[in-house]
Formats: sequence, C-alpha cells, structure tokens
Amino acid sequence: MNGTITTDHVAPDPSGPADAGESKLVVDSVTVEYKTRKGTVHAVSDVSLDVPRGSTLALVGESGCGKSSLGRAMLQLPRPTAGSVRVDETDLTTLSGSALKQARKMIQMVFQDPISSLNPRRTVRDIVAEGLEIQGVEGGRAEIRRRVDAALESVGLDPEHAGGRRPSEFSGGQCQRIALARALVLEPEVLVCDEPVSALDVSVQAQILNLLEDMKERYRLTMVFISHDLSVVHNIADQVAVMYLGTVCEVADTEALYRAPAHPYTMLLISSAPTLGGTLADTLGEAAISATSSELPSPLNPPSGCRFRTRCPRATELCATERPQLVDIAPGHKVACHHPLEEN
Ligand SMILES: Nc1ncnc2c1ncn2[C@@H]1O[C@H](COP(=O)(O)OP(=O)(O)OP(=O)(O)O)[C@@H](O)[C@H]1O
Repeated sequence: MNGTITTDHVAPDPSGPADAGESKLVVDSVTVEYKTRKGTVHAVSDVSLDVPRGSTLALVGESGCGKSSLGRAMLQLPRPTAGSVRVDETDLTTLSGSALKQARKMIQMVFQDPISSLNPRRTVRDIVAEGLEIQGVEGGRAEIRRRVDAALESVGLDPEHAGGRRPSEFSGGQCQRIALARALVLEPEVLVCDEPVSALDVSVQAQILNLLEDMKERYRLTMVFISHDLSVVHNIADQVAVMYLGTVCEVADTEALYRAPAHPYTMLLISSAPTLGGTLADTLGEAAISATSSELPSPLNPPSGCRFRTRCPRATELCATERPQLVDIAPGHKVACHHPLEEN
C-alpha cells in the first residue's frame, strides 16, 4: 500500500487560494440537548466558531465534553436544538428533505471507529458508492465506478484488489482509508474528522494523519479535527478550540495556544498531554496548574456561571454567578474566563 494520490475526481476549489482567510464554516450559537429519562443532557451550550476556508480547526477536550455532539450538529446529524451552521452562504439548519440531502455533499464526516462505521455486509466499492447513489450522478453506474475507483486510489488503496472485498478483510488503518474515500468521493468542501486515529495503532496513526494532510492540501478541504489529545492536534491544526462541559473556553491559533494558554483548563490539558519529548508543560515551566478536583460535573446539571469553576484553582464568587463570555485577548485568541492566566 502507498499513499500516492492519483485521483482527478475532485474539482479544485474555484474560489481562490486556501489561505484566502474568509469564513468557510460558521457555527453560530449552537446548542445540543438530549432529552433523557434522567433529564436534559446539556451536551453543547451556545457555541460559536468560525473556520476559515482551507484551514483546520481542532476541537479538543475530555471525553463527554460535547465534541462529537458538536461535530454531528455541523452535519445536522441530528439538527442542533438551537443555533445555525453555515457552509459559505448556505445555512444547513434551515434545510430539510432533498435540499439538505444536496447540501450534505458539502460537509462530510469520518468517524472514530473505522470498522464499526462501515457496513460489514457490503463490498468496499458499494460502501464508497453509497453516497453517490443517494445523490444521483450524471453518467450513471459507469461514472460512479470511475469516481469510486479514483477515490480509493487517492487514499492509497488499489481498487482492483480492495473493491470487491468486505471491511472485515482489512486492518483498522485500511478501514479508515475506506471511510475517508467514502467521504471524499462526494467532493466535500468541509471534512469533520471525529477522533479519526484514536482507535488505531500508534504506528498507523501517523500514516492516517499524513494522508489527511495530503487530502486537505490537494482538495483545499476545510477541516474540523476532533480529538481528546492535544499532542495529536499540535501538528495539524491551524486553530484549536478547547471545550469543557459543552462550552468553548478558549480558541486560539495553535502556536499561541500552546505557547501562552490563557484558560486554566487549557493549561491543565496541556500539563497532562503526553508528547514525544516529555510533556508540553515542560516548555511552560512553573505556569502549569493542577485541578482542584478531577471529577467532571454532570452535563445533566452543569455548574452555574463558569462550568469549570468546580475544578478551577482560580475560581471566585464571580465565577459561580456569571458565565464568562468568549472575548478577544489578542488577535485570533479568545478566552472565556474571569481570571485568565497572564502570558508567560
Ligand atoms: N444520543 C444521546 N443521548 C443522550 N446523551 C447523549 C447522547 N449522545 C451524547 N450524549 C451525552 O452528551 C454528552 C456529550 O457527549 P459527546 O459524545 O458529544 O462528547 P465527546 O466529547 O465527543 O465525548 P467522547 O470523546 O467520549 O465521545 C455526554 O454526557 C454524553 O453522554
């Protein structure tokens, strides 16, 4: 297997260079709630994000903080409880039926567990073709076959060898390549990757991350990369949004976030992120902090004010009464904290 890219099926973005800087994906005041027998789960609460065309935004935070719920809400899977999601000028939250089906081509998702995300009874070609069949393609079956084979080649799979086989005959890394081909065959402009490497062996993770990078550059994809691991997103994200219990507590360009985190929770995450050369906290020296409690409050009943206050060593009364807003502290750097850390 190799990562050679041979496809020509995805049209280049006609609207200009990848670094044009205008918004491609805008998430505006999105809330996701689940009604359960125990009460309402506040999975995502009033989150706004802006992802420039051709860039990668990483969404990071502990398990259960709402990353997947937010990622799925971007695709209307399901539609968020409140708020809007726009790709260019198209507000996906106002669409339904065939209009939503058509618009879904623009935004695709790759899931964490590649093996269970693929239908075990279908062949690889059928799996990759499914989206095209739902959408309908001019040129019929021959064109679908051509595009499916090109997509498989683009992710480093030989269509003749792989096309007729079933997912169980492939490794986790190869299944993630199939899942990526299934997303790319629709020529999306935005790709949401939900923990795309965390179920894979460490040795395979780098290959899939490199492949994602190749695909992103080649097709000028705008990417949302969901991960619980700050050390994974370090090299691939342009911007990082840190989530805690359904809210975004800090968003910054990657370099600024790692060099000078302003939210105590971001500092806590960085302090505990394993990297190749020790911990990122080493580079931050004594500024690293520890949480006052390791217990994550329940999203059924999140704390008043700042949701991190029950674990925050800097919390005051103000934090219990007033929810901190996400405000600019430097160009491209926003934090939601009443007592942010000073730049060190
Ligand atoms: N369909 C659902 N019904 C009820 N609660 C849900 C549902 N999906 C997610 N949740 C809850 O919503 C909260 C956010 O979950 P979500 O999966 O979005 O977080 P996450 O940060 O992606 O976590 P993980 O990395 O573990 O998937 C969690 O408390 C979770 O248990």
